[in-house]
Amino acid sequence: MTTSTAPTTLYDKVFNAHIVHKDESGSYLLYIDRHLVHEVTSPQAFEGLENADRKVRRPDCTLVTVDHNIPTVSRKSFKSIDSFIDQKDSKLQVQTLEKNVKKFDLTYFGMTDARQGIVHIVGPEQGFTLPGTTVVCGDSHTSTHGAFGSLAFGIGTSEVEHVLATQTIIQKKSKNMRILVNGILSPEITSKDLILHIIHVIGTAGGTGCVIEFAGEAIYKLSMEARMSMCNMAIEAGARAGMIQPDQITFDYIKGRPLAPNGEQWKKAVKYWKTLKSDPDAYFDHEIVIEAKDVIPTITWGTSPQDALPITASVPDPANATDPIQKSGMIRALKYMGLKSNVPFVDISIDKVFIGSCTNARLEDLRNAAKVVNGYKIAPNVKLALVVPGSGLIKRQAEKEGLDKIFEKAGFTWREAGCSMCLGMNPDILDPEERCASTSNRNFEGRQGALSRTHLMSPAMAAAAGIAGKFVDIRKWEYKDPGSPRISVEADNYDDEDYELYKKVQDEEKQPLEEDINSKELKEKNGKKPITAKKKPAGLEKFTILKGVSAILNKANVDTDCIIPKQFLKTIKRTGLKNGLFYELRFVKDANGNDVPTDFILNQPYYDKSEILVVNGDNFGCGSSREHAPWALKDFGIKCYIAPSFGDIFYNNSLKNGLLPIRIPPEIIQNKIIPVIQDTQNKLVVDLPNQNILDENGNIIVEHFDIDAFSKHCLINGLDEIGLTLQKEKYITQYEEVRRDIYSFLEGGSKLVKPINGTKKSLYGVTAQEW
Ligand SMILES: CC(C)[C@H](C(=O)O)[C@@H](O)C(=O)O
Ligand code: SF4
Repeated sequence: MTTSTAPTTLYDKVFNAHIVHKDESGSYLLYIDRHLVHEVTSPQAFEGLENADRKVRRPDCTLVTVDHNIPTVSRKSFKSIDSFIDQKDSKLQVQTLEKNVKKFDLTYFGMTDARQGIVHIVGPEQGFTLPGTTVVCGDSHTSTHGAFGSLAFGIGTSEVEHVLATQTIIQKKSKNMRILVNGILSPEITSKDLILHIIHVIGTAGGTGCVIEFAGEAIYKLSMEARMSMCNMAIEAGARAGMIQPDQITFDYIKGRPLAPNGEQWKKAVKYWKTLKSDPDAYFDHEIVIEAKDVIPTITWGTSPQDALPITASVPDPANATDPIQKSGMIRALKYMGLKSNVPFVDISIDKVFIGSCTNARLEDLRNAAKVVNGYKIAPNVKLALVVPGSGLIKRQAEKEGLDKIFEKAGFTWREAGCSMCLGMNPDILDPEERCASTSNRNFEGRQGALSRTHLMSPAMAAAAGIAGKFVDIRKWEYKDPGSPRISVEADNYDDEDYELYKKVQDEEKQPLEEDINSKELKEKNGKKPITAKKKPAGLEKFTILKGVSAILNKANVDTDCIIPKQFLKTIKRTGLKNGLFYELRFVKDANGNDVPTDFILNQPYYDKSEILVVNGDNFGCGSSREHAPWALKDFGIKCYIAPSFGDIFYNNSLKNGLLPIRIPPEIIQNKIIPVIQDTQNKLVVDLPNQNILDENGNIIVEHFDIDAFSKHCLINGLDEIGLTLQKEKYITQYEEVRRDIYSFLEGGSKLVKPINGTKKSLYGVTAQEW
């Protein structure tokens, strides 16, 4: 905790308040107040803890739920995870999570708990997410929580393990970027349109290395739900985090939530939270100004969130692109999306609708969508319109308001909470070449299923597309019922009936919950080896000088979904991912559904032994936080990658696995590195101690590349970061003592979770707009 009188930004304030220790190398150890955990990115982290005989340091700062893998069909007949989840690998991840929750004594909202939901919806809903806190989760959309003025960012699995063991994280200071949105948004324009517009303006690499503060009149007028949608997609702009200063709308949203402070602690908290704003003269490294009036309903046409345009536009023409990488990217995207240039967006018909995800599955989103479909019927060409609420509590409240009936009457399908078709780790996927109007956040190739075609948009626009069968300018929509759907003012979300149901299912589930993942039966069922405690942290191979076959990848914005698609994430191990690496680029299916290798560079003889990847395009490894991406590269044999820029989380994840990502300006890659290896099969030599790159004859190609001193030290010595941090135990304990006093309102955390009937305050009876 440091204090300074110089003008500081909101980000600097929250960052400074969490410094446990600063190294001579300039890297910081930050205290983490809130850690959210889900089933996909945690099994290997818990396994690491177990192997090293470590404990979860602060179970009270940890909250767990299950969201990515679970089916969204009705849970009325739910008996156990074992019988309910068909997909074996999904089942194993959920069961592994439940075993870990039990073993490490963590608070968990499982499938029988109405509070279960998408991790980024559950945290704020419960009041676990609070202003001024540091929030992390093994998930890139942790940026969502920045809507409360918290510093919230996604981490990889190694960092999940680090946080579980030490309640801290090693961080470098990011740059400050402010996006000022002047004026107010026009009617029918939502924060989803605004964030898509912003990403189009700054690009998916626009926020790289920065924490973005969203500011300005248009932002301060947004509800908390709308602010969360904005910050949620800050990661799609490449930023480490997105933040909005907390204000009365924030406080009103939090007040009365189950895990929020109350009484004297509430007053103390609000007093502190009111100080959380950038000082008038604070310095921002980058400043972008957006005029709210310029934003009109926006949708995406391509395979990156930056491929966004106003609904009034037409499909763009690659002939107009000047940059060759951009042009080839556009051609590939249009081919993949099955679109012809110059066709007006409003003439494009769709096959399916998805209203859901951590971006847009909150009550406000469902109300907006319901208002659009009210009184209409789904278009005959629309095969499925799925509505998946973000949490069980949202679902219940929506049902109390009759939204489910409005949707169902219109032919939409009403589901249980989860991530669902946002990435389709559960059975909710698109068939190949189906076109979807989706409220989610990523339109990457294969995101919603193999060869799926995703168009991102607001809930109202997606709902309207379902009715019209094609994209619609929502400003022209004729509402059959101009009034909002009925909004409940009931004070209680939990009633006795809910509690009885909850208890009954919990009792029935006791058996599987207590079943040990190492049990003979489960081993046989899943064909997996038991986890054996090695009692020793896994060390890394040392990285010094690497001379290796070097392959060139001419592609910008290679996202981690492309490096390893979702179907390979359903593992509880870090190894064996080689076959999934660049799966969609390396394989096509033959008539019998078998994988046939393409001529992708890493399939070619000689290059199939590559150890270095030279990426000729920005933003390699953007998107999801899946550490499976570096694991897959490592499994394939790649040890180092060179690119103009990297996705932030991917960059960190690589270092934690002993892999070296090197940032080199594009002109040097194109003019100095590529000529050495192209058509010659020359190897590159990467010398980490000297921080330079040579050809195989020892001639220097790049005199110097940057890497921070701490990461270099860890790579060269193959060090286990958790072990290093635990040597700083004294600083962590000191911080915790001071924190208990100054930020006493953070104590208790997830351990304040009560049985389901314990909360008497409605979570949804009051919304920000009504205050
Ligand atoms: C599974 C998880 C690692 C991933 C993420 O980090 O974002 C997922 O939530 C996604 O949206 O792709
Ligand atoms: S982006 Fe999609 S998959 Fe990822 S956490 Fe959000 S809802 Fe789940």
